[in-house]
Amino acid sequence: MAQLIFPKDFLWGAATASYQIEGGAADDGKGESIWDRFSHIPGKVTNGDTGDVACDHYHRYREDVRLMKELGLKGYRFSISWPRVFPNGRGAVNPQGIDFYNRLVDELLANGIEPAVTLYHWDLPQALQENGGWGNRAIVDDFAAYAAYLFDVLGDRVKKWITHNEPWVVAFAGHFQGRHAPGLTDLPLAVQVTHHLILSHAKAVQAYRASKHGDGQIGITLNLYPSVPASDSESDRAAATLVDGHNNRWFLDPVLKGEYPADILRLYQERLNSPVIEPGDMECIAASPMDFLGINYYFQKVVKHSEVHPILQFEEIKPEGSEYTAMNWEITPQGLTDLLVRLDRDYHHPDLYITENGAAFKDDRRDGGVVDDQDRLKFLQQHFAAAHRALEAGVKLKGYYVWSLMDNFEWAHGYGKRFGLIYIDYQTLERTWKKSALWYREVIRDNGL
Ligand SMILES: OC[C@@H]1[C@@H](O)[C@H](O)[C@@H](O)c2[nH]c(CCc3ccccc3)c[n+]21
Repeated sequence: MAQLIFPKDFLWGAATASYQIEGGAADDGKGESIWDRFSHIPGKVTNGDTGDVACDHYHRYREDVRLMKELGLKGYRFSISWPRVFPNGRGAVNPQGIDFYNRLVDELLANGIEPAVTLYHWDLPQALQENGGWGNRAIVDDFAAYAAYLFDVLGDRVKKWITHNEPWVVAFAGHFQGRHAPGLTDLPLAVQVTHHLILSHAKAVQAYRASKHGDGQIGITLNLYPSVPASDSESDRAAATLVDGHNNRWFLDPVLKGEYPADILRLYQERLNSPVIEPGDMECIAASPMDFLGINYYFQKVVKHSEVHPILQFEEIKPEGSEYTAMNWEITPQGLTDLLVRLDRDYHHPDLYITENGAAFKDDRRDGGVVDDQDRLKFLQQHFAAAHRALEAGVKLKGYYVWSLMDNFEWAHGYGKRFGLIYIDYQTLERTWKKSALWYREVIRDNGL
């Protein structure tokens, strides 16, 4: 019998993203995405892996929904490939593309699984990138039009919408660090991209409110981290505050309070002359309240002062004696409790969902026909318990989507990093249960652990 019981109707789910699982990268009229382009550039992705085939979910979605049903999932979070629906990003729709998502949604509903759709999970149409992509303010209207079309076609059945997955990663990994598509390294541009992403989120929220199926819920998903100073020195505490501003408050404040945090805005505008904010932008952002906030939590950050960068004067450290995942991410379940309690303390926030939490491990052990991933089972156990502590502290947490339903294309790391509850053999595309999935099935059945 479960000791930690979750609220009635707590939404237990799992999450994926289009470029990471679908494959069919050029099938049935799909246009090229910036990740199709980026992953094919030699040296960008480990082993030269690409999303050309991935898990072949585009063709195997019925089998995958059957697996979700066997898992007992209440909800499934997935993203739509913008270029599969609009091959050129705008203009003509690809009928076979939207047909795939219609069939997927119908299959989920037929199996009693609630779909939660992410509009943008990093796979921008390459045609829009040729036009400046997220660095060109015109993208705001392109995104709003793309969103409005999907609300119109799928909104009668899809009642949970997420505008963006992790605008921080889109902006800084893609436009400053260069490790994600489109592979740029321009800090002022990255900051301008954050503004265009947040503005496009607001426009999409307004489009949802105006749509004929606008009776569901819409929000955004942010990757958030507690930011802990490496020591109690003034310089390390200042570095932790800077990371909290750069990673968390720069996104939380506009979407929850309608304004950028003053400390970070001043730093960016004085040192980077970015972002350019046009008259009316902040009013538009402030006038677009969400129904929920999605949180992607993986680890907390321990931060020290550093001169390694003239503006972003911080460096993360890896504490000794901690456990780490195959991504070399420290395992810090208490950080999830701390993050949720902090959000509750510092923001008037709508419902909260964990839209991603999970871990990569080697997954090289078998026990009969099942992958013996005790390390992932323990990771989830610890983090579910951490979420329960936040619930006991009064936090309005409504659901939890495990990352990920299945092993998939882990961006610049390719297929070598496995996050799935279900194991994928990339030679045969065979799906194999892991012990963590069998255990998760019982957590969902008992609504607790
Ligand atoms: O890295 C695991 C997952 C990705 O597969 C998801 O697509 C993405 O939403 C996601 N975000 C994070 C946390 C932030 C992060 C992103 C990329 C690389 C490292 C950390 C971890 N993950």
